Amino acid sequence: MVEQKSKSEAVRVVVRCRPLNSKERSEDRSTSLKIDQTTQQISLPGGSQTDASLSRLFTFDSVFGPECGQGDLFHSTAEPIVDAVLKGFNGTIFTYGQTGAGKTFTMEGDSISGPDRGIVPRCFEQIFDSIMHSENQEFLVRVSFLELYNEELRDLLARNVKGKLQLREKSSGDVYIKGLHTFVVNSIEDISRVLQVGKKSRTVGKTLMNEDSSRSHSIFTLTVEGMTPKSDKDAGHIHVGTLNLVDLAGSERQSKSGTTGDRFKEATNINLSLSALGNVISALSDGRDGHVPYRESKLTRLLQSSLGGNTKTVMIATVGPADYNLEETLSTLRYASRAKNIQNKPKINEDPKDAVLRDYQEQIARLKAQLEEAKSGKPAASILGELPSHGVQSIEEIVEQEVRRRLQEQALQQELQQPMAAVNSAAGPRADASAQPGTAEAHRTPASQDQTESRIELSRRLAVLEKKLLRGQSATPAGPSAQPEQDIASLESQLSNQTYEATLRQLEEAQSARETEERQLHDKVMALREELKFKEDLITKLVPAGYRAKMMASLKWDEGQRRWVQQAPGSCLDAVAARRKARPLLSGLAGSLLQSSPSEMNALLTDMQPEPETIEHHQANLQQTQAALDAIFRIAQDNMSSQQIAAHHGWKPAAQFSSQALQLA
Ligand SMILES: Nc1ncnc2c1ncn2[C@@H]1O[C@H](COP(=O)(O)OP(=O)(O)OP(=O)(O)O)[C@@H](O)[C@H]1O
Repeated sequence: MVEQKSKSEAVRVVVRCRPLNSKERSEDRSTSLKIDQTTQQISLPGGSQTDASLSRLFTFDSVFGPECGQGDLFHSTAEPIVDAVLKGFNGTIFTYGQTGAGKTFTMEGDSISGPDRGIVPRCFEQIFDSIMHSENQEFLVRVSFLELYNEELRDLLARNVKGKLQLREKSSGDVYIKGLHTFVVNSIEDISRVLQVGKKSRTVGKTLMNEDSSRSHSIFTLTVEGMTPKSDKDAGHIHVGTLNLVDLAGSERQSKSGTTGDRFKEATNINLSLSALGNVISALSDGRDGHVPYRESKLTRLLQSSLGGNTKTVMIATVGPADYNLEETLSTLRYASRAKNIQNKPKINEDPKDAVLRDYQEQIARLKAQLEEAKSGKPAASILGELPSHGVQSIEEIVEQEVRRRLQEQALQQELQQPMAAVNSAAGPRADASAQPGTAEAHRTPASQDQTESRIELSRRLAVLEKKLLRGQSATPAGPSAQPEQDIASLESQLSNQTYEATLRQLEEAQSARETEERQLHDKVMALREELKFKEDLITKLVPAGYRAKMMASLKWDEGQRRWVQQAPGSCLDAVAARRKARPLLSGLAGSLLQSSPSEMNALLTDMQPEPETIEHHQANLQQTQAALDAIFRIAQDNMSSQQIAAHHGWKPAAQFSSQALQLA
């Protein structure tokens, strides 16, 4: 990668105050927050004008009041960042604020296309608009979407959203997420669809402060690779800009948001990660080159390059206007005010080694050359090699596999039909006009059919790859595959439409089968847990503690036999491991006890006394307890509690035979 000289620039911090919402209006909430757009200041009542630490007057890069529209906010905050990303800088736009203060409204807006659309859809528009109006440049746009929920990373575009992803670090120190899906998009419609799919999977929930509260932090990432073509003066360069659109979950007071259960756990995790973010901001803003605690949480790891790194960053702090939230507003403003002091060193990422665009272009050049060869009648043996994988997936690739499979099927069918055609032609001229002597069809040999198929396959691949690359309006149209032969083009589109729908159907079916499987597994786990709990209750209530400990100490797990064996006298087991592993045996013991009368129980306990005689004797004991284990399963299925069973047998709990058991010690 070409090293750029980079100068420091501060993180831009703006504040947006939303209007009073309908609930606040109906409760007649007052507001004393003052916003001055000429001085970019915001003030809260109270505080001290002389003591800066108690001041309630804050100055930011910009402040926006309740009347500020989504468009104005976008032009002033996000537009410059998107411009920079198109030139190869990294950019991050993130919202921070109390729950219900308007973070999601600011990022996404109320709709994807209306006047209240937020920063995210407007960024899409700006990116594709700029690409279309660029001159002689080629672009490749990829997206990913993830959420950080309860300190777990989830891929919002994966089939199994609940699968946990791992953070990894490159040797350069850059953080990345292993296995995160990335999709190539080539229109606003494409990218909006991806956003909608991801949004459906994002974790939201109702709290007293917000009907639709985001319970996770989310990051929508666009990677824009652009290529300036070679010229007499320039060798041509690839620049790669990454735009992170971050919607943080809201800071909240649990007493106010009324969270309990899952919501409470979420709130605790949200507040922990936001406080870790606060610690990073504090460490960076005090200007000293001390330790920055990025590793305190996954959120701070993810935002590492955006805060104190090589990214152009804007933070949008959102606040509510009502006085009953003044304390939270004050805390948001203090948090945001500290972030103003963070210095980043943005630089253009030029010619990185892992640019996908360069690879695509090399493939396109190779395919074009192969297509030329195929046209000139040379055998196209090399064309069916696999496309290199970049870890980038797209629906086109799924379609591509399907198209290839169908082409192979068609070729096979044609091959099977050939002997019949040969018989027909030997019998005389065919009625089918397309196969009249002298027509191309009649002269088509298996070899020329192969070549036609190769050409179709090459053209199709070329079209798939070229479709991924975007060009400005004034750029020259692509080579041969941009004007494919008519028959190939129509076959292509016909196959693509059919296979696209078929593939989608298959994906949906697979997804639903998987969900059923997951549900069944979950039910099974729950049933097993119940059973285990039942057995544990039995053991605790019926088997004396002293006896349990004694048994555990004298048994050993044999991995080869996969069962418990009486260990030779004198050897000793690790007490903790033994306790864990002895559970199945103790369950069996409890089962035996349940099946026996009190006198039989005592006999059984005596029998199982770990005396140093024959190992066979103890193995017989184990078999006996194993049989009893089966019995306990039956009892568990009948859903009887341990007390019910004891009552059924007329027993008193463990105390009755504890004296016998303790003799074993
Ligand atoms: N500037 C605004 N103008 C009009 N309505 C707004 C504005 N900001 C927020 N709202 C409305 O307020 C409500 C709460 O906003 P939003 O969901 O964006 O809050 P949030 O900060 O993302 O909350 P959480 O952290 O709980 O997810 C929504 O109904 C939203 O439409």
